[in-house]
Amino acid sequence: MSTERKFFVGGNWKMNGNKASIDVIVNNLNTADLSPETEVVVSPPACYLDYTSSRVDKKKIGVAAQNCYKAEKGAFTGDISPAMIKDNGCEWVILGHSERRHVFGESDQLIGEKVAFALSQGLSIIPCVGEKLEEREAGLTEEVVFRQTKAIADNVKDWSKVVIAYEPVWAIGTGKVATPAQAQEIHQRLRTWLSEKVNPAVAQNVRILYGGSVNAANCKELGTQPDIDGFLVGGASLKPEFVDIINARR
Ligand SMILES: O=C[C@H](O)COP(=O)(O)O
Repeated sequence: MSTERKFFVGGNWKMNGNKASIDVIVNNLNTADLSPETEVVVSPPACYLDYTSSRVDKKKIGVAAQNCYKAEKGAFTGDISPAMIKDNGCEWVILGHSERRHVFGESDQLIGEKVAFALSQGLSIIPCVGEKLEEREAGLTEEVVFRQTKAIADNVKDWSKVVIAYEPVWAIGTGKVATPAQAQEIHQRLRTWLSEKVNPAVAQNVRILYGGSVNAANCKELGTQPDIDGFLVGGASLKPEFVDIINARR
């Protein structure tokens, strides 16, 4: 049952904000009445990891990088390592977000390698999967989601450090949220896939987040679905309504 899995809400700020706007968001979160039943993580741009992690109330809020590379250090211009993320006081990294896949061309294989390396370096990870509109319309949703998940799962040994995000690409930043039934259907099938291809205990315990146009108005109904264990929120995580999303199950 979903009640055994702690509700998890991540705020992916993407390439938005500056120190002044981060001050506003962080002050709001630090002083808000956040449900202790929800694990909260915010994800600022890489250049603000230290700024954010040194300001959030660490008792209530974790911090995630939005990406990292699969090497400890070296000639990888523009990238950051898991060690750098940890050195900035952060415990999490989002990997394989659809914008990494489809804007920057990251492959399943690269994302799998990043998954393995980030976990080996002690980070917890939020790997993302999700189909594009044309894939859904062609009836390929499950094939795409399972293929992406396999590339991730093949590289995970310790599932306690993994929170999966299902984000249909057609729902990201579009205002076109998946219906609770649409999201639940894929979450349930993904959990069944995990049960069959990994093992039933992992399927039972791993949290599967929904992402794509989640806001204060739609989060409660989505959050009641048995296989939706929280959200990965983009646009609304920059606004005060992020608190309502954190408290969706209250
Ligand atoms: O990581 C977050 C997702 O891409 C969702 O973004 P959105 O809430 O702006 O649609």
